[in-house]
Amino acid sequence: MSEAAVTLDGWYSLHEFRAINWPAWKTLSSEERQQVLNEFIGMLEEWNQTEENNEGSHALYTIVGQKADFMLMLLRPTMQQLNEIETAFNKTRFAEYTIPMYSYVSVVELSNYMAGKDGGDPMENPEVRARLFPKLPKAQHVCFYPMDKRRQGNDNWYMLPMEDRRNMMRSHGMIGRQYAGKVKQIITGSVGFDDWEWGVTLFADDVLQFKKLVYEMRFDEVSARFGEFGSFYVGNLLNIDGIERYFHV
Ligand code: VOV
Repeated sequence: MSEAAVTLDGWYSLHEFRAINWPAWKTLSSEERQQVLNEFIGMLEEWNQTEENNEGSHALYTIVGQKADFMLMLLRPTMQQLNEIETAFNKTRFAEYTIPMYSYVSVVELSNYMAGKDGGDPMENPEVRARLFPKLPKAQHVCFYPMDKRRQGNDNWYMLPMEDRRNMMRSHGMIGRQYAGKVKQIITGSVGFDDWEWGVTLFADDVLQFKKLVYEMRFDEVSARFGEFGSFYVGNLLNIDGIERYFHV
């Protein structure tokens, strides 16, 4: 048996993709629409407070294309809390005008491929903590996709010795580092939680950097030989200030 990677796990994560039921939305009077939006905005303001208290984080993006109209990414310390806010959202009047399109359950994950050898408790390291319990950036754009590492014939990631995997992950990390300041990645592990092994969530102010980074990684061995990918979702930041304009009909 090859040596399993050891993971550090942080906040639990829910990516929630919804479409808007525009025909139903249009049947409301403008006063009713305002009330419904105010309720949603109130919920977002509560979540902002949670974020200020470092007890979780969230992001709201509109999604381009037919896969969904918006994505909520929610991070919370426990799976119970994640489920509670999901249910609270579902009970709002606003949710009645949305249609669930896709969801993804995972946990923020760091693997030990690049772990330092200082021997200290990584959970006491502020840099590690900032990555495991991140404040999601308010970047202009988001890109989300789930992925697996292949398990076929000679291309079975899980049968490779640790040293080989570590070398490939080093090369992966070197490419990623060239995008420092342009793309921020949050890798969430979903083995045992959802249909793929990881969720990849990328944030950037320049949307084209997603294409450049993902394309460059396609030529790197770990993605070229072992990467299998699900559907891609790309979108634009939706601030509280932009909500009324977005939902105006
Ligand atoms: C934005 C840049 C960027 C950077 C700097 C970066 C660096 C790193 C490092 C140093 C490490 C290993 C240690 C750790 O931190 O866990 C990882 C880990 C991982 N990555 Fe990564 N990655 C990036 C970006 C980045 C992208 C764009 C993708 C999608 C791949 C693609 O082809 O579409 C990805 C995937 C992953 C995954 C699935 C893992 C876990 C793999 C496992 O087997 O455990 N990643 N990643």
